[in-house]
Parts: sequence; structure tokens; C-alpha cells
Amino acid sequence: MTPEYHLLFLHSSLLSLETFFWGLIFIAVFAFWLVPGGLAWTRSRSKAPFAIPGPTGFPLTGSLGAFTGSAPHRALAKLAQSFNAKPLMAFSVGLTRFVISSDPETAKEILNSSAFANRPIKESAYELLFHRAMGFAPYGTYWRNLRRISATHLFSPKRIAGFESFRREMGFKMVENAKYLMLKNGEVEIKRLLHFGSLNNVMMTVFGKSYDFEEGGDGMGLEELVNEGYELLGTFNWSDHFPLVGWLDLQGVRKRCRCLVQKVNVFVGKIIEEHKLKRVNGALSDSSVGDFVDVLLDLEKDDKLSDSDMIAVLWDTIFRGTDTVAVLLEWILARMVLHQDIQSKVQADIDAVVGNSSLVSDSDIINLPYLQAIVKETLRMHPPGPLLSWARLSTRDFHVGYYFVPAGTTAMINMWAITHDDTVWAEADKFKPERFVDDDVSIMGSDLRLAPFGAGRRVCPGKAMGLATVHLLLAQLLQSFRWIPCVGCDVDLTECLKLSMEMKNPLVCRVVPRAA
Ligand code: HEM
Repeated sequence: MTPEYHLLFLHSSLLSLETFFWGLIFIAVFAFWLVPGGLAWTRSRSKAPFAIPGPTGFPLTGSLGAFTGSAPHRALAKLAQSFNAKPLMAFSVGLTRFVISSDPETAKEILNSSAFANRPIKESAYELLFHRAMGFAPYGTYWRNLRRISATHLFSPKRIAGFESFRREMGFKMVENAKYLMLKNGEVEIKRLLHFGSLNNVMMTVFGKSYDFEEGGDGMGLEELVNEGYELLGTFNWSDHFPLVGWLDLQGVRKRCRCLVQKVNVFVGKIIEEHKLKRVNGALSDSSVGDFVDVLLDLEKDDKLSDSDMIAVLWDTIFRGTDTVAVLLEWILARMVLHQDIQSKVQADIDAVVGNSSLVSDSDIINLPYLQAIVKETLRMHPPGPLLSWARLSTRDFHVGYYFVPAGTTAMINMWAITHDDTVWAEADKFKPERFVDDDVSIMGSDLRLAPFGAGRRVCPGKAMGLATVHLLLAQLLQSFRWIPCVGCDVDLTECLKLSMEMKNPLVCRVVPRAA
């Protein structure tokens, strides 16, 4: 053998060794990645006798694509259908392991289990200090205390009733504003008005304060803070699923959160200081007695909160209570513009029960079952939280039917898929409030065919307050105006899931005052 041949032989052997080596790595990565559910599920597979069906997704990013569009609830519903995985589907996004259910029975099992009473904490929520507030606080004594305090002092039927006159006044202001916009522009873009009404409603209950939303005023400043928070919490943040790139903060989420926290601390801190000052001066006015800030300041001993925890709790409540109510009202009004017959029918009911010379009140709502049915049907067709807004996190290993779900898995419920499932709802794609007149389905969390407020330990604590606000404002808006389409423009029902599921193109319509 010549030395040249020897070298050539050695070189080609090394080459084939290298190819073999890389081949092995490639096969290993493939073998890991090709498990149902994708990369994040590889380690837990050995413990599971039955693999939860689901897409493998791409090698590193997993099923990230489902979240990058404007309607992840639809993308995930489609995936669950194609993998025959309605009860439970597994998938990965980066290193995060997910399960999602599109089935009422399995959803009930997950939401009601103490194993799923925690929430995964996104970086943005953590940076905004929401882990010290009810919505993201870990399941435990601190969270339980916050739920107890708010159930007694914020969400009790007595408190909700106590704020009726303010809700009516808010509704009246909105009606006046809509009239003004119609005169000025010949049409009304209602989104901002609804947001303003909803934000003020929560502000009053929580801070004992309402705002005029004029350029440069405190109200505008508040609205900017709230909107920035929505955007940050609604952003898909790579750091949540790819820890290695987390420190780079590529999207600038962390930086923006820190900047927002400082502004919120100043804004809310000032209101807390004003409340403290009134106490020192013994000058509590009637209107400020009993708002939620006062309640938190009155807490004693173990319940007492630090100022920064108070800010987190107050801010979280404002956050949760504003968007959902405004978004739901916009969908309802869009439906009213589209279905003129349904609008006429509910207006006839309002006229019969209330008349058109006096304003609707909370006590009228019970006598307006068709109005309530419209709200339910809109919650079914357009749930503000189609994926129930905030996911759950398993704190221990858990079995869902045959399937094994390891501790540390993020669990989601696709409420949108359930409420659009033809096997659950007859004519699921038709807007038919009548279905709820004949069949009084509870929407408060006991029947998972329609649970827009979630269920179980972390069910929405503000559901009664949210519904009271939606019912009253809607009744006032329908009593005051006929809602009709603009000439030459259709109502566009395209959805866009941010923090809540909004109308991609805000509703623009005309309002015609009804007889006084
Ligand atoms: C139409 C109105 C509303 C809808 C559709 C809605 C929906 C939801 C949903 C789906 C959840 C998650 C439930 C779960 O994980 O099972 C939730 C949680 C929550 N909601 Fe609401 N909500 C509404 C109004 C409100 C209001 C008015 C407030 C307060 C002023 C509020 C405060 C909260 C809080 C604090 C949580 C977190 C509870 C916890 O984790 O312990 N919500 N909401």
C-alpha cells in the first residue's frame, strides 16, 4: 500500500466515521422529537402507558405556529380534530409541555382538580408583579386569602348592588357620548366608548374614583397604562418557552414591563396615599367609604398586605375586569346590528318591562330573559377567553382517563372548540339566543358545555359583577338606540385573539335614538 493510498483510506474512513456519528445524532434527535406531542414530551413518555395524541411539530419550536396567527383557538381546534384528540391533545412549544382539551367532560376533570389549581407564570406577568395578585398567585394560603377578601368585600351581591347607581350613570354617559359621536361623524365606532365605560366601572368599585377621558387628563394616562399592560400580557414571549434566549429579551418585553411597573407604582401608589391621608385627617367622604382600597387598608394581622402587594392586587383587578366586559359588549352589539329581528324582539321586551321613559335598572334584568339569552349566546359564539384566558399548571402527576399528565404541564381548555362543536350544540354556527330560552344552561362553571368564566377553584371571581355590568349597559344601549349598519359597510366578525378575543376590525355602525 502506497503512503498516498494509505492517507486516502484513512481520510475516507474518518469521513465515514464522522458521517456515521452525525447520522446517529440525527436519528437520536429525530427519535426524541418524533414522539406524539413533540420535543417537550420526550422525557415523560417512559412513564406513560398510553401516549396522549398530538402533533410533533417542528424539532425545536414545536407547535409554535398555532400561536403566531390571530386565532390560535381555531388552529388548535383543527389540530385536535385532525389528531382525533378532542378529549386531550399533547403538544410542545419550545421546552414547554402542553395539554389541551376540547371536550366538556375532560375539561371539567382538569379545571376541578386541585392538581391544576396553579397558573403558569409568564415572564410578563411576573415582571408586572402579578404573581402577588389573585390571578397569578400560586395556589396556597396567600391566594386563598385574596379570594376570600375579594369575595366578601368586592364581589359579594351586596357590593355589586351597591354600585348600581354608578353603573346606570355610566350607561347614561355612554348613551350621551354615542349621540354626540353620531352627530359629529355620522357613525359610531363603539369600541373606545365601551372600554371607557367598563374601565370607569371597575375604577369606581376598586378605587372609588371615575375619570373623564379627555386629552391629556388622568383618565387618558390610565387608559394608556392599561393598554400597554394588555399588549405586554397578550404578546407571545419567546422567553417563556426558550429559556436559553430568555436573557436576551429579544422582544423587549422585560424592558417594557419594568418601565410600566414604575408608572403603575406611581399612579396606584398616589391613590393609596390619598386614601391613607383621608384616614389620617379623619376626612373619609361618603363616596370613598368602602371602596376596595379602603378594604385592603383595613386588613389586619396576617391578612395585612404590603404597599407593593396592594398595588399588584388592585392593578390586577382593574386589568381583568375591564377588557372582558368591553370586548363582550362589542360582540353583542355587532350581533344586534347583524340580526335586526333579534334586536327588535329584545327591544319590544324592554319596552314591555321597563317602558321607554324610565331607565332600566338591575331589578328589571330578571324580567328580561331574552336579553340574558342574547348575552349567553354571544358568550357561546364569541367567548372573550376562547382558551379561558389564563392557562393552568399541574403541580403533581395526574391521570386524565388513560392518559398520564406529568407535574409541570401547562393545561389549556379550548372553550371555543367546545362551544362550536356540532356534537355538543345543535346548529353550533348559528346565532340563536332562543336556544337558551328553552334550555336554561348555567354559564357559571358547573356545565362545561358553556363555561366562559372557567370553573373550579380558579373560576372567575368577578363573573357576577361582569354579568351585572354587561346586562345593565346593554339594556340601556338597546333601550336608547336602534343599532343599524353604516351605508355600504358590513359588520366584520373576524376575530383577533390578544389578551381577550377582540373584533379584528372594530364595530362601526349608526345609532338612531328610539322614542323618548
Ligand atoms: C364578561 C366578563 C368576564 C369574563 C368572560 C371573564 C373570564 C375569566 C376567565 C375565563 C378566567 C379564568 C378562569 C379559570 O381559570 O378557570 C377569569 C379569571 C379571573 N377573572 Fe374574570 N372574567 C370576566 C370579568 C371579570 C371581572 C369584572 C373581574 C374583576 C373586576 C374579573 C376578575 C378575574 C380574576 C381576578 C381572575 C383570576 C382568578 C384566579 O386565578 O383565582 N373578571 N376570568
